[in-house]
Amino acid sequence: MATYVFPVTVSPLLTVLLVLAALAILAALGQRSSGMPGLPRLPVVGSLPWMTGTTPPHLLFMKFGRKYGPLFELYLGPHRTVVVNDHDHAREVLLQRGRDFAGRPSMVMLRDPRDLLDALLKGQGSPGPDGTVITDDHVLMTAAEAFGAGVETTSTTLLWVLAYLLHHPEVEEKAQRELDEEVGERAVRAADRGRLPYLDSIINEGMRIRPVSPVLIPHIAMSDSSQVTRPSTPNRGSKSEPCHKTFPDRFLDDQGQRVTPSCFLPFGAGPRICVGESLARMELFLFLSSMLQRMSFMLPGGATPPNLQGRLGVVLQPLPYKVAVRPRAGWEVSTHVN
Ligand code: HEM
Repeated sequence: MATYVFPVTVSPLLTVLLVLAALAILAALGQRSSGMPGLPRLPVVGSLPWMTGTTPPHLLFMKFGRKYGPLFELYLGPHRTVVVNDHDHAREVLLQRGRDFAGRPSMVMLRDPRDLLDALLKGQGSPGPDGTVITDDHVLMTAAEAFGAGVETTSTTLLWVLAYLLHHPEVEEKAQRELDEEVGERAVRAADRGRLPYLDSIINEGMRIRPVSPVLIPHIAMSDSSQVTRPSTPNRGSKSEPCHKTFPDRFLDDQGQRVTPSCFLPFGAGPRICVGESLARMELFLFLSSMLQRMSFMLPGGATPPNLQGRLGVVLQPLPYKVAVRPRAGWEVSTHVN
């Protein structure tokens, strides 16, 4: 039997036209129906083809916000995602309607450490369904894992604060003067926080300028499983309450007393607010105050100030930088016993 072969040559131009036509048809099929402004969408991949490139998500969302407005939608694959890009909407979603958006995506394994520890401690000693027993080691390991996220966030915040102090040596000196006047040579205590508003404002400013989690872990709507997320822009202020002062004075009033603008939500807000907030604030305060009481931080000769762009991994990390550390007068030899 003879076999006939029909050579088909498709020109590159025709290929491009075919691909474009296919994309146009798919885009028309996958049109958004909610009426909310947002990115185009294709079946299966959603809006991902419009989100390629090296720009990290929080900056990308801010860029889209300029085009689509403070509230817009995109599709991460099949998942409808509403991006809340300003403070006033963020407060509505997290606080006023917090319960409506209190779900978490199933792949986010975060649980309240208190519930987790309670469950583990209750089950300790008695064999589980598969015969294994929860030992002290299990409890310790699990607790360490649950608190791991807390360690990374807190230590990274301190690295950011230090990076900013290297850019603003006058802020470091002012914080040290406050420590000398209010605490002196004894060890700083948790109870001193109220007496050190300037130091506290530096910590707040560090969390505002470089939130370690610049895109909020998504919240899932209880009604239709849409997810809601928020880049860090709300910490930059809002139309109703602009954050206009400079490092770190926006957290102080004219008398130097602490103020917290309501546009500042570094730990989120509402039912899903960070459960580690008090612990994190206390750790940051005790670490930074004890360090600045004893040491001065400066740029080593010839070193350039730290890059403040950062790199987004699990958290937004500063790029490695060099810092010189000098003990303050009276702290050269560790003779202080507290
Ligand atoms: C500077 C330090 C920290 C910052 C900036 C921070 C920030 C945040 C933010 C923004 C959220 C999400 C809130 C939301 O979705 O509305 C969160 C959630 C959470 N954080 Fe933190 N956090 C810090 C430290 C800690 C520490 C020390 C712990 C534990 C000891 C912790 C445990 C958690 C947990 C378990 C959640 C999930 C809460 C939930 O899903 O209901 N965080 N944190």
